[in-house]
Amino acid sequence: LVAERAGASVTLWTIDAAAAERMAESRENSDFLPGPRLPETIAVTSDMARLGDADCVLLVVPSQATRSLLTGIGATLSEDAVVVACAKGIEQETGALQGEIVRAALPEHQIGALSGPGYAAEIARGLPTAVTVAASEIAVAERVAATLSSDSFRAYASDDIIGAELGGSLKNVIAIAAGIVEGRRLGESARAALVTRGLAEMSRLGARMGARPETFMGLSGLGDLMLTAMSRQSRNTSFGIALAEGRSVAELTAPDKPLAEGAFTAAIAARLAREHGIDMPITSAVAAVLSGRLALDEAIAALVSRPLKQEIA
Ligand SMILES: NC(=O)c1ccc[n+]([C@@H]2O[C@H](COP(=O)([O-])OP(=O)(O)OC[C@H]3O[C@@H](n4cnc5c(N)ncnc54)[C@H](O)[C@@H]3O)[C@@H](O)[C@H]2O)c1
Ligand SMILES: O=P(O)(O)OC[C@H](O)CO
Repeated sequence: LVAERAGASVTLWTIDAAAAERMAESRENSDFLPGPRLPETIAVTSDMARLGDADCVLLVVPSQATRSLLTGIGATLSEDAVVVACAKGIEQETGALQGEIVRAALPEHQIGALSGPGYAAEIARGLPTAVTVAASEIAVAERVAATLSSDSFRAYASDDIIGAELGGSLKNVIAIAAGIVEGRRLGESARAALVTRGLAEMSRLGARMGARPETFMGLSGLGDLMLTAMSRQSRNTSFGIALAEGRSVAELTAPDKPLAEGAFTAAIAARLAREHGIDMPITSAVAAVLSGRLALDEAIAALVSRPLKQEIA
């Protein structure tokens, strides 16, 4: 819808052939985004060959599914196509960011990442939204930003793809922690403190992994963290609330449940932090709770009793 509003000729591909037929007929994505109408100008298909002449391909599947999606797609795409990773998550098994997964699968293509604050339901309604489009080459980011921008959707270009991707992925883990704070009724003050310290640990890891610290103050960092960790509309925050209310991780990550990317990123983010020698107490606590190594109340107690230190260290 974003690209269509920006004047692009759009093909919506899904792996589910039956869903493609339903959407083509009803002009609604009733399974994943019920309500907004898909204009007739958007072609809907489950045939990957139809993507062959696209000059910009947006990959919008759960982060853990990106690698399997890319198997076989290479032969389909034009070599001139920019491939844009939109999922917000780190691959559990490898620690790869989405852009790295794309680069490994499609080494000849130009690669970008789209990140930043925006709920699909609001964007689809045409409500004003601003995001970051990042690519190693700024000209590529600017090209994709121009392709997607319209009166209601503003894409800012960045050449810090690692920072944009890490911001989008790590904020989901902090949002789970924010949901826990809300679910346990620890108060708004505690949540503000948690989100601020969460941003500090996101930036620390980012800097060590080659991102620019200032990226974390932008749309794909602070912007998305504020949106996600401060509202119940977020699936990650809702996941944390449900966890705090006693629901189990297995239940909340079942395939039929809303996708909470932070639940799949927490453990690998904590591992990356250890490997890079970075202190990420909130992320590590969420990872320990999700794996069952730490009870929720113990995690909260450990976080509030950490040794005192300087705020900016
Ligand atoms: N929904 C939002 O508001 C929003 C906003 C910004 C970013 N994102 C990010 O976009 C990514 C996708 O989220 P979503 O909200 O669209 O999820 P979703 O669960 O609503 O939809 C997932 C889509 O991926 C498809 N899919 C699932 N597994 C697949 C596979 N193995 N191969 C091919 N297709 C597969 C499904 O058919 C579906 O079309 C996530 O990383 C999320 O963080 C979502
Ligand atoms: O509903 P969430 O928690 O997946 O958040 C969606 C987007 O990432 C918000 O920018």
